[in-house]
Amino acid sequence: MPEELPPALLPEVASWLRRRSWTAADRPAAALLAAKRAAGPAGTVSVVLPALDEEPTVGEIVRVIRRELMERLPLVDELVVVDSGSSDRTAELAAAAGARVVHRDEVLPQLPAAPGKGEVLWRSLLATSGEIVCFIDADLREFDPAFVSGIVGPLLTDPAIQLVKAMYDRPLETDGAVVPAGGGRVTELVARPLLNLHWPQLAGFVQPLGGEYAARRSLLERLPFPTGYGVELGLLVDALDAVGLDALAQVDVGVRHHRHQDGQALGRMAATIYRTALERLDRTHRLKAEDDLVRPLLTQFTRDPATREFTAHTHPVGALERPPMATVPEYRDRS
Ligand SMILES: O=c1ccn([C@@H]2O[C@H](COP(=O)(O)OP(=O)(O)O[C@H]3O[C@H](CO)[C@@H](O)[C@H](O)[C@H]3O)[C@@H](O)[C@H]2O)c(=O)[nH]1
Ligand SMILES: O=C(O)[C@H](O)COP(=O)(O)O
Repeated sequence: MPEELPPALLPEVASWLRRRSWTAADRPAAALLAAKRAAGPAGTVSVVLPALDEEPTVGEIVRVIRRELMERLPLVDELVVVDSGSSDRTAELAAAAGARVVHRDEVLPQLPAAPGKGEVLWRSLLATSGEIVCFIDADLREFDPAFVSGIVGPLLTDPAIQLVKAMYDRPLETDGAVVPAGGGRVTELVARPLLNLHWPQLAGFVQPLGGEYAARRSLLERLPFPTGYGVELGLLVDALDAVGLDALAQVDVGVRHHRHQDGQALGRMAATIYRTALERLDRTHRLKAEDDLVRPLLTQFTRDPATREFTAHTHPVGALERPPMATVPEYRDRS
């Protein structure tokens, strides 16, 4: 009998991981600047921060991007905070730190805004003009400018790349307690399983739900945007269909610290993401759940402490079922 092989990544995903995963340090600042200048209009960069009540963090993120990526190294042409209906001083502090602040209702005012993050990302396309659009969450702490320069880098240096997601360690930091790789709970419990089973070509993304990604306007403008938290899963799946795996990439930018939502809020996020996936499965006729449409393997990632690289671990996803016990002869025959 042939020896049973351990479950493995799809060969095209293994190849993609080797060719389309980088670290921010792979592209030095001077090379990025030279590539931007050579690219002309195609190298213009808009950074967009969607923000709903992010008073504690938005100002510092804006200040760091302005100082490091607009003044010291002029990679970013436009920095816009799109206010998603904040009731705190988000808009005031973002403007004081040097961002252009746009309220979601000012963009396309004839269309009443839907609540949610995806809505403001969608509207941001109308409020910005860069050919490369870079989304950054406004609740990040200890913000590192490599979150922007790292993911914009491949778009500046390689015309074949269309969308780049950041990858990072995700500690879970609540009430002073830190669980080193405990963050990304919806990612691990909902999004990664859905993507692995139904869109196995996307199994190589370390942070498929991450809010830090950059893409060409020419791609974003032809994709639908789910208005809520389904936007990341929706864009990733639709970008795969639109441009293929090789036009997608990911860049390691270190560690991400952010404000964590509570379990019930994450439950609502998970439900939205699940619906977004169902909608796409239905639309592409993949809901029949025929065996060949579901790949029963799950790839998870850990950071290797020695090499500092993300390592993929692939596990079988079991779904063996036993029949009702009443149909088992030994059960029926027992006295
Ligand atoms: O109605 C909203 C909700 C959120 N945000 C902003 O969107 C960003 C991310 O929101 P957050 O609540 O911090 O999301 P997380 O709980 O961190 O969720 C993760 O997973 C989500 C689902 O994929 C992604 O949208 C997030 O970017 C990603 O960080 C922040 O700047 C928010 O202020 C809005 O602008 N409007
Ligand atoms: O991206 C996710 O999975 C959710 O936003 C939850 O993230 P957290 O567990 O780091 O809070």
